[in-house]
Amino acid sequence: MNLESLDGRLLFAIPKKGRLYEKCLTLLAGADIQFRRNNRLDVCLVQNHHIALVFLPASDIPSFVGKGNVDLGITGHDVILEAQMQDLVTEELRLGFGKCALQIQVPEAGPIKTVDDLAGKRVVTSFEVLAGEYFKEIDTRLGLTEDKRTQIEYVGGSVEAACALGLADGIVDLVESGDTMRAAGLHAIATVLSTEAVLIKSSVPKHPSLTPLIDLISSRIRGVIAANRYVVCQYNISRDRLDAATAITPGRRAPTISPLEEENWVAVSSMVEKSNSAKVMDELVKIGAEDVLIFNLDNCRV
Ligand SMILES: Nc1ncnc2c1ncn2[C@@H]1O[C@H](COP(=O)(O)OP(=O)(O)OP(=O)(O)O)[C@@H](O)[C@H]1O
Ligand SMILES: O=P(O)(O)OC[C@H]1O[C@H](OP(=O)(O)OP(=O)(O)O)[C@H](O)[C@@H]1O
Repeated sequence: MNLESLDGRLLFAIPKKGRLYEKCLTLLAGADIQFRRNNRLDVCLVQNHHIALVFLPASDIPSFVGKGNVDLGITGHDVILEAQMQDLVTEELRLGFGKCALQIQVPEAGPIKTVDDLAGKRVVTSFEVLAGEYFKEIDTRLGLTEDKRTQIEYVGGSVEAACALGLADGIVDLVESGDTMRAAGLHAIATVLSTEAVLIKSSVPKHPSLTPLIDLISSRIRGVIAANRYVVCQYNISRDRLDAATAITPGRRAPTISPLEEENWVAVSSMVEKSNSAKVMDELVKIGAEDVLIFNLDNCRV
């Protein structure tokens, strides 16, 4: 591949490794974005669209998109704020994965119990901007003078080891299951923010002619996300209980209701959240619904 072959292509940044990588590949496959990635190359051409994928560290993607070096990207909401790119990038879509929280953590057995106890001490983190802003507010509230302010120190990884190594009194790091935190003998005393993966585009697009393709890709990805999130629930119910039934399954816009050959009975079909589907089925059965079926969606446009 030579660089000329990138001419005019929409550049789409994808995390090159880490927590978001596999999920992004699944999303691209669901949106029928076809490519073959050579392991040594961080840029690859999409075979069935005028797009090139650019594999970058998740934390670099906000500034690449914000500065218009690439047109579209997937990364964490947390790293957009950390890169201070929230005004230059637009969050087009929440993707429902990469969910975790940036939390203040201290040794479980130690004397520090609250964020106020930690203020003025040493904090190690990979999120020095967000941690800095957070503690600036606390320091100000507590009236700590310049020389007594919380010391924020940056490390690139293995943040959770900092307290045990005697480098920090507390850390600011991402927590999902809490396994890493607990294994390091730490516990959370406050949450700075909650985050998930997002699809982003530049707030001021450098190549306006690419806007229709950006919209097409966004719409396909939105469909894949919705297909993962929703199932179709179908059941039969007598007409006199229809109001109660449609209150349970109102659908995204409205449920589809079709008459059955049997008098006074209708079939209802409606999208329901997958995470809520067992409860919805229980409630439908309780009000007299019969033949309650749940179907997975392969893909959809909503
Ligand atoms: N445990 C987790 N659960 C869910 N999402 C996470 C988790 N850890 C990180 N993320 C999300 O994935 C993004 C990338 O984090 P990840 O740890 O994969 O970084 P990375 O690119 O592998 O860099 P490095 O390994 O050098 O820290 C984070 O900014 C966050 O949005
Ligand atoms: O609460 P948990 O489910 O244990 O997840 C939290 C861990 O996940 C992230 O690191 P990751 O494992 O991606 O590797 P990294 O430390 O190399 O970034 C994060 O930095 C935490 O260390």
